[in-house]
Amino acid sequence: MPVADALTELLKGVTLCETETAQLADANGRVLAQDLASTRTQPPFAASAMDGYAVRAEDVANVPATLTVIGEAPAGHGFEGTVGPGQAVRIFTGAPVPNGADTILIQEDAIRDGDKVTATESPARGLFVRPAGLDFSEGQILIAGGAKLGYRDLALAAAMNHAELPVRRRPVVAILATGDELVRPGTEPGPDQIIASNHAGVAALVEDCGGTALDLGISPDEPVAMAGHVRRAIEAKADILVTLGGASVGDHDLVQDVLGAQGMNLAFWRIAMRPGKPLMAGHLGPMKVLGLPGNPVSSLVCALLFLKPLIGAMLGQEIGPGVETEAVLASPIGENDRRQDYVRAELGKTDDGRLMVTPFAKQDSSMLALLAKSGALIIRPPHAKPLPAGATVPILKL
Ligand SMILES: Nc1nc2c(c(=O)[nH]1)N[C@H]1C(S)=C(S)[C@@H](COP(=O)(O)OP(=O)(O)OC[C@H]3O[C@@H](n4cnc5c(N)ncnc54)[C@H](O)[C@@H]3O)O[C@H]1N2
Ligand code: MOO
Repeated sequence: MPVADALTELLKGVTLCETETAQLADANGRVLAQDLASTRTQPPFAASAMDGYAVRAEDVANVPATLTVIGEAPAGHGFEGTVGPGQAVRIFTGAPVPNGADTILIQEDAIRDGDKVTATESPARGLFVRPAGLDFSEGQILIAGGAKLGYRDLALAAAMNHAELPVRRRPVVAILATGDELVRPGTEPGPDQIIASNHAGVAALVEDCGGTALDLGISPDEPVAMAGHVRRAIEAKADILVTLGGASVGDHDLVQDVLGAQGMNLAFWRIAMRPGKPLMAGHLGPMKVLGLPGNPVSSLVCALLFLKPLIGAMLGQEIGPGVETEAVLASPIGENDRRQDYVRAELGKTDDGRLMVTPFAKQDSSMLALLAKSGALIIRPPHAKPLPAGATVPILKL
């Protein structure tokens, strides 16, 4: 099954997470559940953009021109009266421009003497006046539903006077590592054991995508124990169960059998992708199941390509794995077989500033250090022809 078809299959029947309310202070990184309209106009009044004097443009058309200062308007305290011919109001940035005035004379271009001010420059009409609604107007939709809220959105939402926001519940992603050889980080492994690494990476990706990671620990390669771990995911009402390892064809690769016995409907198993051939997907009741291959690079690349869009879909977002673009090959690359290949590569720039990729000579799917060093994955479609240095290739930036 091609990668694109597998993704389409995985996203079938996804249910959106419900809407809940988040306080502004807790909304960073959350996904907005519906379009957000402003409850007010900003600025709500014509405001001064500078410290100086509110004047009538015609009064300072010919300079020097001396005006009478009839009052003061600091921010938060408008001047109640009207600026008439030959008059000015001392004004500060953010204050409402008083009636009658249409222009701000900045204080650098004015000489003050008691209640008189003399303009030494002639500002154009409307200069340094921010008209009401310059930024936005009441009722205007400023943030679209499905947006992942960042610092700029939160400032804007605050300016719109929303103290709380409708956001999607974070999907809960239960993560279960499998394998007798695995121990948790920080533990002394036995003679034939290694440290379980995939969990840490997948959990971080889940959090980055706006989900909540639920650690189900490590199951031994033993069906009864593994079934118990799976039941914990069901009891926790996880939206997604991610299993790590045990997805291939070995005698101790039990994940699919255990999930099948629990009633999982299999969507697909094995895809035309490298790394990630034994990827498995299905659903167990309402819970989506994604079986990631155990090899660490396979786990993480599959999580990026499949888990990220799946979490996005539950949050109402149509998102891909990341930034897909093109780069120039720094060294030749060989012919590809029938699996779509995601080649780990260093990312740099050519002398003329174009993106450039250098594929690593070793591509073993156990090599986490190389993945961490990679700036991009070169995407090699099935049966792609060999390419010389200088050719352009599609890449996924990491
Ligand atoms: N005869 C065949 N053997 C294999 C095939 C195949 O088609 N025929 N596929 C290979 C490919 S490709 C992959 S990828 C792996 C994936 O197999 P599993 O998903 O069953 O993974 P495991 O066997 O459990 O583990 C593989 C490897 O990764 C290490 N591992 C597992 N989990 C973790 C973890 N949480 N953290 C760190 N490392 C982990 C494990 O110790 C193994 O070294 O199968 C090939 N075999
Ligand atoms: O697909 Mo496996 O992930 O090649 O190592």
